[in-house]
Amino acid sequence: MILMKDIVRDGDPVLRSEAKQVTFPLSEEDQKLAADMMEYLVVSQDPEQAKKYGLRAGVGLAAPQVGVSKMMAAVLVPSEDPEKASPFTDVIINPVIISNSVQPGALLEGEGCLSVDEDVPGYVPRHDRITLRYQNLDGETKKVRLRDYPAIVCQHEIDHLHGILFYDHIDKEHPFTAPEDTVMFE
Ligand SMILES: CC(C)(C)[C@H](NC(=O)Nc1cc(F)cc(F)c1)C(=O)N(CC(=O)NO)CC1CCCC1
Ligand SMILES: [Zn+2]
Repeated sequence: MILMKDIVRDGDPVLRSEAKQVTFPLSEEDQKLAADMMEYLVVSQDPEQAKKYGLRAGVGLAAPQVGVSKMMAAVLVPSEDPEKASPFTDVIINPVIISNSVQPGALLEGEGCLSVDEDVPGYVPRHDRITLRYQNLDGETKKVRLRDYPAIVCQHEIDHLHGILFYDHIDKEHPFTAPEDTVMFE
C-alpha cells in the first residue's frame, strides 16, 4: 500500500521530468501501480483509514509522485452528496487535453499538492472546461468533457506527467489576481 513516505516530494527531479508513454497491454507492474495509486485515493478519503495510516486525503495521484515517470494518474473526485456518484473516477493513461474552453477556471482557495509540503498561496488559473482523451486500464480510448473541479483535478494531474507543479502557474507579482472572466469556485 502507498504511504506518505512513498510519495516523492518537490526537489526530486522525477517531478520535473516528462513522463514516458505507457504501452498496452499493461505489464503486471503497471497494473499493480495503477491499482496501488487508486487504492491510495480510496483509503485516504476514508477519514478513519487516513488517520490510521497518516495519509493526506487525496483526489488525484500521478505516477511520477511515487517515483515512476510514466504517463499514468489515478483520479477520484469525491461527490458532494453521498447519494450521488463521483463526478469523475478513473485511471487516466496517456492523457491528452484535446480541446478546452478559452474561459479560465480556478479554485478560490488555490491549490496544494501531495508532493509539495508547504503552502503556496495564490490562484492557479487553468481551463474551466476540457475535453480529455485517455486510455483506461483496459486500453480503451475514452473521451470525456469535464468542467470546474473535476477539470481542475485532471489538469493538475496531467501537469505532473509533464514535470509541471501547480505553483508554476501562480503569478508571482499578483498571486491573487485572476483574469477577469475566470470562473472561480470552491
Ligand atoms: C494536496 C491535497 C490538499 C491533499 C489535495 N486535496 C484537496 O485539494 N482536497 C480534497 C482532497 C480529498 F481527498 C477530498 C476532498 F474533498 C478534497 C489533493 O489531493 N491534490 C492532489 C495532488 O496533489 N495530486 O498530485 C491536489 C489538488 C489541488 C487541485 C487539484 C488536486
Ligand atoms: Zn499534485
